Amino acid sequence: MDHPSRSSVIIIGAGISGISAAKVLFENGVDDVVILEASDRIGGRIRKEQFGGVQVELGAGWISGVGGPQTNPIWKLAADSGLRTCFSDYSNARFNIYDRSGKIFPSGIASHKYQKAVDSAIQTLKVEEKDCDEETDNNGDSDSVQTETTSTLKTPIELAIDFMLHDFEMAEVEPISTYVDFGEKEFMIADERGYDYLLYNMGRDFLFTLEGTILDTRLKLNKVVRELQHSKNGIVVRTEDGCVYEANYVILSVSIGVLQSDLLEFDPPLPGWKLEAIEKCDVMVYTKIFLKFPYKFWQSGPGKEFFIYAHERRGYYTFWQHMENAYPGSNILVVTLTNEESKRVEAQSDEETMREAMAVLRDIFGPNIPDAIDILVPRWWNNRFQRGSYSNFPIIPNLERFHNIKAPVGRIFFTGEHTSERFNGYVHGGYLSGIDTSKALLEEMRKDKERKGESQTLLPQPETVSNIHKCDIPTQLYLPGQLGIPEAIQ
Ligand SMILES: Cc1cc2nc3c(=O)[nH]c(=O)nc-3n(C[C@H](O)[C@H](O)[C@H](O)COP(=O)(O)OP(=O)(O)OC[C@H]3O[C@@H](n4cnc5c(N)ncnc54)[C@H](O)[C@@H]3O)c2cc1C
Repeated sequence: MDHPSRSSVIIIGAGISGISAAKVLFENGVDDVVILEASDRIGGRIRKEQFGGVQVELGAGWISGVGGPQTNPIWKLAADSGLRTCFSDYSNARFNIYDRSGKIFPSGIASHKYQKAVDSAIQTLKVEEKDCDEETDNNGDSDSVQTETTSTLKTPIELAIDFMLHDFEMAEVEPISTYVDFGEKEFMIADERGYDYLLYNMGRDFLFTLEGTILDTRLKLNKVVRELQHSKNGIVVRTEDGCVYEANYVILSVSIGVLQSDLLEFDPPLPGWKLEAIEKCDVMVYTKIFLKFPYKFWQSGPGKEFFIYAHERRGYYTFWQHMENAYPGSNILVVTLTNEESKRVEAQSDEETMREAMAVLRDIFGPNIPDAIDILVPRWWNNRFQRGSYSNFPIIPNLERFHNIKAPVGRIFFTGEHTSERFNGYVHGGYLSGIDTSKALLEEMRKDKERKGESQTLLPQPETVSNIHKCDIPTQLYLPGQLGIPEAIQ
């Protein structure tokens, strides 16, 4: 396939937002697009891996927000692709809270504590809303509003419930748009083709594919962008391996964590308002640790999919799930850690993590359970192409800052879950943001064309850059369910 040395658009990142952005451009006749992806696969934070005989999802695992007044677009894509899903009923988790001696808290106590925590969280939210209104009236910064601190929570069961309510964003407390618009149900992807099959399915509408493989040289894998040199005339993008690409516009879909890191250099630097908005955005780290056992020793009947460990340290191996509903007979447990616990575990060896997790399981199930035979610990925080799991805006966001995160800088258009005002943090947020950003860019291109007159080319040749060379990229492959697992990204 022949490419002009200067494309209309370079999309940086082939996660769901990058791919949905590309789809909109292609559908609108802009097909001289180059997609530069740092890793050796598409999907970004949607990523499967073979573990313990099944495909597990290291990143996004659920379609969150189903059964409501509107249809979640990811639910529709999954249905169109025939992706197998499995309903997750979190509501029972509160009845499976274990203390450190392996006793389950009586359901009356658990329910009472749970309701108290929900009421208190709703109360806190109301106060926040009021304070925020006052702050906004005073042109203040709503960040000074504090959420309930864990210092007011004392007992292990209270800490465990707090973790469930907040780190799992339970719908009953927070008016999260995802649940309000799309419904409160969550479905786990339980399909050997993986969650990323959705991206492949989307991509094959506009990328050249053959026998389940994307063979389109406009998608370039293993291209780590390091520098964006931008001017009013266009953009030059340099990659770590010394390649140079040139375009009229860039859609930048890297995560907020990457924007906060020093992986990308902008020349000239991004303006202060943009840098401030990026810097102030909170990044959540969320880690699913998978453990494979020789046999099942936990209960797996109705209402037992999730269980909780109440420890005096908040978030210490708190939230557990067995995978029997998704993959019967897989003998896999998953424990979810967040933020500081995630970072702590990322920094230690997997053997140490297995030792800690086994000690917790022996507290719960007794000393005679078998050792895990394998462990998988994703490292989203230390992955330089992610630097965290997803953006975490306050429930009542600072709208100006939000707008600034999304706003283009010259010819650089920003996209990704962190730019989705209503659905940040979710797969559907990424998907919808890619569509929105491409629509905004198409509008800008249309205006630009109008300004220059139909007869002229879209843009003059850049004065800023010389000696642009075209990188001859070998054909890139993406084999859903066949490629095997990429090496851990540094
Ligand atoms: C552990 C975990 C669990 C999650 N669970 C859920 C869930 O259950 N449900 C849900 O809806 N959402 C979940 N999410 C969030 C969801 O995965 C993300 O919101 C969504 O996938 C983000 O898509 P994106 O396109 O914005 O970003 P990404 O998927 O991060 O795409 C950005 C791409 O840019 C690439 N890139 C980065 N730097 C460069 C560079 N310098 N040059 C070139 N390319 C670069 C990256 O490799 C990546 O492929 C979870 C995320 C994680 C990590």
